[in-house]
Amino acid sequence: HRKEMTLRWLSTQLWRHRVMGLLLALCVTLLLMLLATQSLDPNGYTFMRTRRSPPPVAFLKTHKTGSSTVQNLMFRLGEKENLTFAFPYYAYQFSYPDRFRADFVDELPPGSSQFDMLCSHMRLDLGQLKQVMPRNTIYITLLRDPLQTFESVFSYYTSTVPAFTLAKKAADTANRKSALSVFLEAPESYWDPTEPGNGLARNPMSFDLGLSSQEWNASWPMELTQLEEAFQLVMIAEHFDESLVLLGALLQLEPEELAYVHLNVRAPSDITPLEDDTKARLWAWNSLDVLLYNLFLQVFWEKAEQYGLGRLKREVALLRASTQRLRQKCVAREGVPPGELEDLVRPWQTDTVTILGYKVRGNLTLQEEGLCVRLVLPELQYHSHLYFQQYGHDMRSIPTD
Ligand SMILES: Nc1ncnc2c1ncn2[C@@H]1O[C@H](COP(=O)(O)OS(=O)(=O)O)[C@@H](OP(=O)(O)O)[C@H]1O
Repeated sequence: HRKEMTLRWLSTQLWRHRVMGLLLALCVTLLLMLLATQSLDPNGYTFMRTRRSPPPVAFLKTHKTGSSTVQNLMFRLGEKENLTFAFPYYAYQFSYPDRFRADFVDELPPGSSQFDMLCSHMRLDLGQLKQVMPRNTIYITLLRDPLQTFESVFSYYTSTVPAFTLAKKAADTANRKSALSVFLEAPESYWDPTEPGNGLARNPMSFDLGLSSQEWNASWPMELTQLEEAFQLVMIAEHFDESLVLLGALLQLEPEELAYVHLNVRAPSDITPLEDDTKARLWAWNSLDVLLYNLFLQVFWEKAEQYGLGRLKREVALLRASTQRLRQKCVAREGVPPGELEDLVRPWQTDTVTILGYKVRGNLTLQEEGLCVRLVLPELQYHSHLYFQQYGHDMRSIPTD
């Protein structure tokens, strides 16, 4: 009887060993599979990739709001996930400042059944945009404090927006006055509302969102409601990290995928400090943008509250930590003037402002370098790289006739 007991005990032990062995083998296989997925990741992200591809996204890229920073994030995500981009047929904007039309988009590349991502400058037409993007697309955009936005738009586009150019000429003869303050003293006298190039000269964010941006009209409330319904998220530049956390939740992204550096930053000497009277004038001239911003700021905080303010705060901390890690790994120097940057990472300049960039560290592995260069890659360079990757030929330039 004792012998029988010992045998039974022994066989239970053996059986246990066999199960343990099997479990161990299973664990090792799973671990190897995970490692394989990680080393296949072209950008060297180190988190586990167990989720499906993100849903299609249309990011309405507004002017001078921090939108190149968000676009860069989208570009990195799209490239990593091998998504199909809806690119403009010509160059890198959808025939701006014309109102968007579905036929401004280049064709679907062979092998793709739908566009997954769109994030180039346009003047919005929701109906047309919906013809291009799949039904389950997530619509997002970004707004910034209207006074800061206008000041940035003015200085960047002084030579391209006719109303600003006229004011600059007047300022050149007026002693020691900034072009912006000369413009704001009598904006109507420089501004021809029938000139299409003047779209950004008043309420630039409303203009980009496709609203009638020249004056309040009866269709505004309805148009605003449509925008509020269409956009799952309107990010706010003043709460950029909170905005990214909400974006990450919509697209099911990891904090590592939300890490960023500020792109398209002006040299501090090009920023016109805003005195109180300038602020009041800016406010009056861009009152529709003020209204738009205030509405979506309120919507933003409602969304944040629904998400949970405590949870948001915790996740902002995680995002900042991962951003900090990536910056430390990648960036040798920030705020670098264009003359000291290689062509690849030099941001586009205009003749009235200096746009600063980043120097990437030198002691990186090839894989890390790929990740780091993409992090600081300016809009035009990244756009042409992705365009070439998708179509196998260079971006077309805009016909000159
Ligand atoms: N993360 C973040 N948060 C807040 N602000 C940011 C961010 N990233 C960039 N910026 C500032 O945004 C301005 C550039 O905006 P855009 O990239 O939209 O410009 S563009 O229209 O694409 O040329 C530019 O503003 P100015 O420096 O005032 O011109 C950038 O400094």
